[in-house]
Amino acid sequence: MSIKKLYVENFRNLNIQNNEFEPALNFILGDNGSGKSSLLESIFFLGHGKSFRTTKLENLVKRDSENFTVSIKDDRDTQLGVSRYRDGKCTIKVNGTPEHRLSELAKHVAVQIITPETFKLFFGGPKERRRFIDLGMFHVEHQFAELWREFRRVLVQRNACLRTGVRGQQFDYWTQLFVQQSETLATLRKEYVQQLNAELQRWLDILLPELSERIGLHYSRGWGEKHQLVELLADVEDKERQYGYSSYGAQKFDVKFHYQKMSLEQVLSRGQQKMFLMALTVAQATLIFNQQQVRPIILIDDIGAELDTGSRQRLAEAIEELQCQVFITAIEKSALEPIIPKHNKYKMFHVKHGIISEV
Ligand SMILES: Nc1ncnc2c1ncn2[C@@H]1O[C@H](COP(=O)(O)OP(=O)(O)OP(=O)(O)O)[C@@H](O)[C@H]1O
Repeated sequence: MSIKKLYVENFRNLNIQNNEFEPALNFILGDNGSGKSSLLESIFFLGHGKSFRTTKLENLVKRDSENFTVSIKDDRDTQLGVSRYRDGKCTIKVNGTPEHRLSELAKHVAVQIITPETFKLFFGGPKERRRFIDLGMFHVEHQFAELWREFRRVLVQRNACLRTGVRGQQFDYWTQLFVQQSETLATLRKEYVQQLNAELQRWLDILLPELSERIGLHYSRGWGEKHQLVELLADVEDKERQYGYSSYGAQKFDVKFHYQKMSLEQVLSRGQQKMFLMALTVAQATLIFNQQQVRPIILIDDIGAELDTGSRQRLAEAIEELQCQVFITAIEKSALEPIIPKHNKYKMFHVKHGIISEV
């Protein structure tokens, strides 16, 4: 799907009604504080049920308002909407039918974002890398959502046993399930990461050609390759009982990128890191698109930051090949010049005081 119409009410400073977006490429221009990032944030919220900038819901609701609403109509006329209230109440609708889980919305939209801060998060710790990979898994591997939900349930039970000193049959039961499910998830993730890596090389050739051949990936499944998880858990049981949680297993997986055996963030400049993340994001978007379930949406906040003209031209080349809807924000139109397509369609919008209008 691609967003045809977006309706936003009382989300930060935004009030948006009835704009028709382009299925491929949309540019959003505006001064500092006009509402560009908030516009991307509202779309992100619809896809993830949370913000990429804050964990505090009250920050998203417009000052002096009780709730915000974000809804979209896509190119197949599917309507998705969510309203969140200051007291935590949430209403979700898919084609007018109430739903209980925010994850229902995620079945219809696959939203990925790149901001000037993304690489700090991505290279900062495993959390963001895990979140990224599992978003792809969710859309590409159909059993994943169910397997992951079940695994989380088992993990919670096993951790509770570790914390409260439960031993014997009950603990062994949860550990056995935990091991089985960790192994299943690890195999699925490994296959997915291999696919992603192959696709990544293709996009690196376009976006970061001078480095592409030397960039590699290392997947760790959450426990050592040479170990059997069941034996490892038996060895560390006393320690895990002290910690009160499971220290190995599929929840601890990671994906690291390297350049000739050195970690990427130590070798690449900030602009190159951003281009690398663009390549990774579009690689994942391509895998999601190939499933023919949802058309991915890519949000790029503040394109001007850190990218030189050559990088922006290469990005334009990648966008022309992509089967995605893309939203790009910038403060100055000049930052967009190298990206504006010569042949393909696009739309340009201007945001001022939270109101958006087509240029
Ligand atoms: N809960 C809220 N209620 C009302 N206004 C808010 C709320 N939260 C943020 N704002 C305001 O919304 C405006 C839009 O912020 P946003 O971060 O979207 O701007 P931006 O156009 O991306 O700016 P920049 O180019 O500086 O990144 C800001 O002026 C901010 O003060």
